[in-house]
Amino acid sequence: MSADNDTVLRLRSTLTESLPYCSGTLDVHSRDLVLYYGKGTQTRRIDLSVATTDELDALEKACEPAPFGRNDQTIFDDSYRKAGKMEIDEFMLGFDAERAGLIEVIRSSLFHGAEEEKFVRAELYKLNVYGKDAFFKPHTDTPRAENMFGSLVVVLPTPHEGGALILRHDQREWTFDSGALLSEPGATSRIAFASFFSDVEHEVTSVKTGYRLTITYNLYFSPTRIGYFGAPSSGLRVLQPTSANTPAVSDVLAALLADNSILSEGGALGFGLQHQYPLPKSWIDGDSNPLEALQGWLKGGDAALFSACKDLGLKPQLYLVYENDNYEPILPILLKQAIEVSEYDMENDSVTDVILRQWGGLVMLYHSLFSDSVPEKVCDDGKRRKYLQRLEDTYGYGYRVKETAGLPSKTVHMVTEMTTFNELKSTMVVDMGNEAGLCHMYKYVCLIVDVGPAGKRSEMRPEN
Ligand SMILES: O=C(O)CCC(=O)C(=O)O
Ligand SMILES: [Fe+2]
Repeated sequence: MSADNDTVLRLRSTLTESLPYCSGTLDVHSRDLVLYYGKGTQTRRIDLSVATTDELDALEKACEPAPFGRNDQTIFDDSYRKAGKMEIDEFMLGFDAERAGLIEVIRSSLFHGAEEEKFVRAELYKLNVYGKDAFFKPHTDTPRAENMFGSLVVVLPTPHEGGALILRHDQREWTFDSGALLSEPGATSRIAFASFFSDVEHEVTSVKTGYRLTITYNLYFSPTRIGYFGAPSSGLRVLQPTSANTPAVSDVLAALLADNSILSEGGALGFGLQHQYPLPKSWIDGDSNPLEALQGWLKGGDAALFSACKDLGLKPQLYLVYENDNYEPILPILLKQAIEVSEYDMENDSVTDVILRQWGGLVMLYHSLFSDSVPEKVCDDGKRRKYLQRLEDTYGYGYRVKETAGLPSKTVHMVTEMTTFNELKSTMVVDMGNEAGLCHMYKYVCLIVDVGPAGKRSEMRPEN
């Protein structure tokens, strides 16, 4: 099969792209937009969803000039930063990024793989008012502690033009135009947010009209989980990273399927998941199937891919890929459900048989979508490379070894390889006389979608 490498690469990079920031909008409750502020006994109240110019003028006047940090110094220089600031003991806003589930969204958007296991704590830092002609020149935020890794800016829904946040990293540049996002119809109870790593340079362009009102948070790694607020169930739109954007993934996947040179006869496309999911390591027969629940909480590019497949009339299916590295041959086996493997089966080397015959497993005949070698980008971690190498060494490309003859199998054309991120390792202790030996059973999660022949992609073929 000759694949159009460009389309495949584009899909891979759209799915795996990780950006140093994330942004989006979130619909919030109207009471979250009520702001109280003041010093001493002088307190004022503004409903930010309907704030008048007079009210915002008064708020701006109650602020102090915002400084910025240069090395160890705090500097006031309105050729570098022109904005008002209020300390956290001078205001109280209904909205709280942690309680709203926004921190969870940011955590899972910014971190991938093993990093996703980190806990994140957000500390409210300042309220800032950017009135007409206010701006903040390019800078990076001063880390306030060793474990501080980034910042979060929440822009409240007061109309403004200009005041875009420009982010720069690795010679790339992105614009987060809160004024445009918040002026969309029906956006009065909406906040816009952008979160970025501390090494991302950023600036706020000059505000042309209106008021750009923000609260900022410092983000820290935390050794423990303090409370837990899951991602919001509705009203969230993650605009970046692109991989969290279903339309972008749909476009590239549609382009791939429109390419008649790719799987012209139809077949199965396979994708290793990009994120980590804490599936249980073992199951008791009769427990509900965790793969079904997983469909509902896929993250980022994985969620986008699942939805994109459905949007294109396809039926994506999550599979566990079982591998037992203790016995030869190491055959990857696909299963639509989690299963329980007994110690007896592991010990007796019959595990492959049991999975295939008792549980309806299919030997995964694994092809890369490229006929030539696996591109660098897909092999960017050592363990993954080892995994691929092992399959290749054992079977060669698109192996169809004699061991698989007569076994139920499925040929899968991998678009993104399986990663260590989606690997689950079960360790079973097997008694061998006095010695306890360890048996390893690896499980990966992958998404497989059967596609019809060129021109009729959503017409599924029966399983091969
Ligand atoms: O308001 C923004 O978008 C960014 C503000 C900022 O860079 C800062 O407070 O350090
Ligand atoms: Fe900043």
